[in-house]
Amino acid sequence: MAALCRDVQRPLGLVPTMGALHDGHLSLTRRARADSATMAVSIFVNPTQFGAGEDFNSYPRSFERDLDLLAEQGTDLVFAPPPEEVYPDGFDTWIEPGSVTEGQEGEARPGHFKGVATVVAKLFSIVRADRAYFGQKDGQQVAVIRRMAQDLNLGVEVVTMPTIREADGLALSSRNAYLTTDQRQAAPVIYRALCAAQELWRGGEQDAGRLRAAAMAVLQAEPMLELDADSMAPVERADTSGGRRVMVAVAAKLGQPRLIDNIILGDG
Ligand SMILES: Nc1ncnc2c1ncn2[C@@H]1O[C@H](COP(=O)(O)OP(=O)(O)OP(=O)(O)O)[C@@H](O)[C@H]1O
Ligand SMILES: CC(C)(CO)[C@@H](O)C(=O)[O-]
Ligand code: BAL
Repeated sequence: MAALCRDVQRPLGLVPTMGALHDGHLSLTRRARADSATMAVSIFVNPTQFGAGEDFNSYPRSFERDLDLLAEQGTDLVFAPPPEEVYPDGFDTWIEPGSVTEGQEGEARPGHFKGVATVVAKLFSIVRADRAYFGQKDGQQVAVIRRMAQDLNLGVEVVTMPTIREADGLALSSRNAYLTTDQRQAAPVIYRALCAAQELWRGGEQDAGRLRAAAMAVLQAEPMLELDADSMAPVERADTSGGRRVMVAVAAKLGQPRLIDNIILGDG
């Protein structure tokens, strides 16, 4: 693979995925296809980003269907390595992201972003990507990867794409497949909560506590939802131009599945 990717037409755009592809993934491949001379997609359910007791074994897998979808998208390269190729015997080097992992997923899933950062860095260098495409749905993940690419001079441009949603607002996610009919009906409450915060923001409210309370009120009205301690996290981040972005992020369990979503309120 490495030798192959040295000789391909550039730029090479990579879309890293864990498979079970849906329209959210395909929005990334479409953009990568349009931007790149060579478009590569990785499919790898990365064991090191799953904690003990998480859903690594039951994670949805639909490899043959994924390959058909990727062929329709005009994908040039599909990289789907077995785990022992990514983590051979003796593998012992890790990337440990810093303060960007505080709170949210980083807190709820200890070690998760160490696994994500390590595998993404490996994918970048195996595939020799010029650009890589990620979804805003995994908002903290994008922040981790951007920071890593910058801090480690990886030479890969990280492109973030908007969250693709169902008609009722639920963010597409492979884990939505776990939802029962009742849970699926309840799930759009997460997006409604984010919209409540956004509406307040558009009306001029900038206080994080009040934005959080508005969204929490919507979430708490849905009894099927189990909120994490850190379920509703307004996160302020300096952007690279020194400005300020506010992202409101929700993480909540609906039965077994843990769903995440977020909305960018705009530049403050
Ligand atoms: N609804 C979506 N809109 C845009 N991008 C998405 C969406 N869902 C996933 N992605 C992006 O696709 C890439 C691969 O994600 P992944 O394979 O984990 O899918 P997923 O649906 O997010 O799965 P999971 O249920 O594990 O969260 C990531 O960059 C992710 O942010
Ligand atoms: C970026 C990623 C492919 C790394 O395993 C995964 O975390 C995902 O699918 O979002
Ligand atoms: N989409 C993020 C990957 C994970 O939940 O492990």
